[in-house]
Amino acid sequence: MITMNDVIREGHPTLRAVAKEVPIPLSDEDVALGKDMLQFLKNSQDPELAEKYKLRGGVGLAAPQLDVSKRIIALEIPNTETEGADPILSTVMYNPKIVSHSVQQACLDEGEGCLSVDRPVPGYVIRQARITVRYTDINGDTQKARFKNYTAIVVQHEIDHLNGIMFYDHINEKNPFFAPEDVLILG
Ligand SMILES: O=CN(O)CCNC(=O)c1cccc(Cl)c1Cl
Ligand code: NI
Repeated sequence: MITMNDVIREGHPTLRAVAKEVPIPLSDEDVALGKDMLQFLKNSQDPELAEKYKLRGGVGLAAPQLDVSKRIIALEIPNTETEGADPILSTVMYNPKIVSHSVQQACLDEGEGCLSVDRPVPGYVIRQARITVRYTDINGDTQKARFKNYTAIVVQHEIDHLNGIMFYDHINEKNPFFAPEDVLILG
């Protein structure tokens, strides 16, 4: 199973590398890695397992964070509205590509965190409010999906990892909580 020991931290060069596309059809190894990444996220959101294995909670994970420079991301976004409800998004994306996005931008009012960053970095991380992503799913099928608000932000955080971009690269240095007036600030 993946644990925090497998997660590389800022300063490791792989976090700043551009990851390579994975061959399609997917190799057994890449399918297995995707499944392990998704399981890590589920484990990290389970209070007992997170405590037992000292896992930091995450809603997304990118293969470069495991020192695997491949274009693979996993997303496990829970539905916090209703206890025990199905997750909003639970998927593995191979070779994800943002094919279009809104002009409208958005950010999370509480900012973002990263398993590869062992320190809080406060500030608004300005991203696209809505995105359309094309990717290959774990069954090898090509998907095209639209995401908005929180989910869109998480997907962008993960795709950034595939391009060597860290969330704090988007924070305004002079005024971390600066947001142009038409930016959606999501609570
Ligand atoms: O790359 C993935 N991680 O570093 C996992 C830990 N961070 C999060 O779950 C997280 C937390 C807040 C906002 C966003 Cl957008 C994300 Cl992604
Ligand atoms: Ni991250």
